[in-house]
Amino acid sequence: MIMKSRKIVVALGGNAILSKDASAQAQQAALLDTARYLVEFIKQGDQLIISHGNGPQVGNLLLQQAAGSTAENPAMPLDTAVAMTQGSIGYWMQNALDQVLAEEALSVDVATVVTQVEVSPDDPAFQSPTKPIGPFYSKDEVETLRAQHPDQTFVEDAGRGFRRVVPSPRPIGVNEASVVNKLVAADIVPIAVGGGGVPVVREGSRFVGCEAVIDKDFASEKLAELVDADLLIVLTAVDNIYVNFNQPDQKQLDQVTVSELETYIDQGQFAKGSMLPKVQAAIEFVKNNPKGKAVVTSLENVGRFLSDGDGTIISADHVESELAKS
Ligand SMILES: Nc1ncnc2c1ncn2[C@@H]1O[C@H](COP(=O)(O)OP(=O)(O)O)[C@@H](O)[C@H]1O
Ligand SMILES: NC(=O)OP(=O)(O)O
Repeated sequence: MIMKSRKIVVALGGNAILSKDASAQAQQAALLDTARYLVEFIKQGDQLIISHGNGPQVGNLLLQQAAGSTAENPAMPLDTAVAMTQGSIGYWMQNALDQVLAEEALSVDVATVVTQVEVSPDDPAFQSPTKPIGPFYSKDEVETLRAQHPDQTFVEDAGRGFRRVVPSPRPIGVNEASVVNKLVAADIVPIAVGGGGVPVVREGSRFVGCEAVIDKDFASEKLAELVDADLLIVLTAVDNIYVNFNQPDQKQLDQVTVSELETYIDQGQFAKGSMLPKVQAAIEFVKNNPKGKAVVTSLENVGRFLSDGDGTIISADHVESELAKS
């Protein structure tokens, strides 16, 4: 068995799968492009563990379920819808990777793991939904939806319109972590914790699904800890994290420590629900795994990350001071 140089958990953001066109064909085309970037890691000898989001897809699926539901053919609950999107996106991703690996004459197996992620039933997130799912609505549309569905919550999303939000508890464990570790040990590329993982709570000796969508950045962080990854790479739409983002004095962060990022969080530099969870996941990973590093960059920048280390690289404070001494 070949020893892989680095173990890397890669979390794929929304634009890796879905931009505007929600058809299966368009999402598969986007994932084929994504696979071409990811295979660069494999060509370099890295062991990948891939995770992905599902916010738009799971919201769309709930709407499809509700539209066709009857007493005999009821709509599925949210935990099951998350599992369904893990399956569909995992199938697309696996198929795209298989194609690119074959084109590159690389003999590497890929396997999607339906992953359950444990959350606490007491997580305060259950009382306060924050995770946007599905499509955007206008103000008029959302007023109609609020009247039709008083049990659902809709909020304005960063000036881009209104979206349904659902509870997003923090992951406390990944039930299939040992399966993922076994796949990694066999040089297989696992696709796991898709859509943040199916949210489950422990009830005695069993796990029961719950109505939530876990943030895939936090679930990927938890998985990265449990597989003892060297790197957690969060791929999103920007090449770097910035301070004063979108302001004339915007500053790109290249190498940054946990303390520096915590200062920027206190200054409110990172938008809630977009960059903040990525920064928090990166901090958590390097705090719990000080030899590891977290990276936030874009898919398009993967080549430059691999060749020159471009992107925002987050290290534990003591690693930075050791680097400064050498
Ligand atoms: N300080 C910041 N630096 C960089 N990007 C930021 C910052 N604050 C907010 N953002 C926005 O956060 C986005 C990433 O969040 P989001 O789109 O939710 O991620 P995902 O790729 O997981 O779907 C970036 O594309 C950018 O528009
Ligand atoms: N589950 C999740 O975090 O999905 P998105 O990244 O698509 O919001």
